[in-house]
Amino acid sequence: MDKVLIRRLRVDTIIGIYEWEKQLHQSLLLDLDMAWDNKLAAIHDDYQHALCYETVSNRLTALITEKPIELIETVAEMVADCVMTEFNVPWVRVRVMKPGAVPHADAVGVEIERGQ
Ligand SMILES: Nc1nc2c(c(=O)[nH]1)N=C([C@H](O)[C@@H](O)CO)CN2
Repeated sequence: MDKVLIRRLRVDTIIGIYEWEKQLHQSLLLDLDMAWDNKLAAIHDDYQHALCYETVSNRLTALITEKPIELIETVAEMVADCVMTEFNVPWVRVRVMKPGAVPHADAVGVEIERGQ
């Protein structure tokens, strides 16, 4: 299966369950694996057939920063739903990491797969 990848997309937003977390921005790091047939774009060397990782990254940043969110699980579901419905991606793996959330852990996070 072909894929388009996004690695360590940093999104600074209001995220968390505690009151203090609602007063500041924290970083999330996103990894996406998006199923996409890359052959057409490659054969024709044509951007029109490509899934644009730049457009997806910009859209996801806007989506996640729209309003405060409590759980990184919610972020993961929003991201998966967005890429499937708005970009016609049939299958996606989304990992959302929250660096610095737990002392002595580099990061904590969740990972989901949606679609087929
Ligand atoms: N499974 C989750 N556990 C926790 C989350 C979360 O989003 N998903 N969030 C928090 C707090 O916001 C934490 O990040 C503060 O350090 C705790 N557990």
